[in-house]
Amino acid sequence: MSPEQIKDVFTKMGDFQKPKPNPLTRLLAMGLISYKGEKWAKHRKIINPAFHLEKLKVTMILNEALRLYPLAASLVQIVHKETKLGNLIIPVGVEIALPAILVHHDYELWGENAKQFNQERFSESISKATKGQVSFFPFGGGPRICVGQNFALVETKMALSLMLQNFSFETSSSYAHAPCSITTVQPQFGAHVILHKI
Ligand code: HEM
Repeated sequence: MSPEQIKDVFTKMGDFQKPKPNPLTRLLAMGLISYKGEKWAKHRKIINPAFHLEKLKVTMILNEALRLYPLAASLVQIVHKETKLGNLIIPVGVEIALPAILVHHDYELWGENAKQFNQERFSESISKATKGQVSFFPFGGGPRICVGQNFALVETKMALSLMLQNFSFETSSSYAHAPCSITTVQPQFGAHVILHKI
């Protein structure tokens, strides 16, 4: 095929169309709402406004969950050689804690509603939400950033997608919101959720 023909195939939208994506690709590309969307969205709309069809953006929701509840509440780095950090001279051996949980909840960085779950903060991008500052680091940062980051996010999205196709969720009245840090940040008394088959 000549470059001219290839150009035609790409550009003549009326003549050529993309094949229908297979369900898995569609699921990954569009997120949860692509699969049997109308049906489960209707159910979720009744139960939880966070799942309103028009608002549902899974990446935003995951980012906001990781902001409020970063698995690693604090990351530690040890100074290897005498280092200048801002206007401090830090000697060898000092441990520096990077308190993700405090930075992620900081009013100055995240605004008055810093403690509230609001996925809309991430509606554009992480860099917009953070105004380009390193104020969101659930996976660490720099060359030693979590190697499993993308895997973890895709896996979570796929698991959620599959669950949301079949169930609606409701917080149980026995749930007590008590996040605590035992190696990782976790719900102290478990996450009591009632699943309804749809
Ligand atoms: C939501 C899920 C996950 C979160 C929040 C997370 C978070 C983190 C964080 C904060 C670090 C940096 C630790 C530090 O600087 O002290 C890290 C490192 C690491 N993570 Fe993850 N992680 C997740 C999932 C995974 C998965 C699924 C894998 C493997 C498949 C993985 C493999 C690693 C490895 C190997 C490192 C060390 C990287 C290095 O030191 O060069 N993580 N992770």
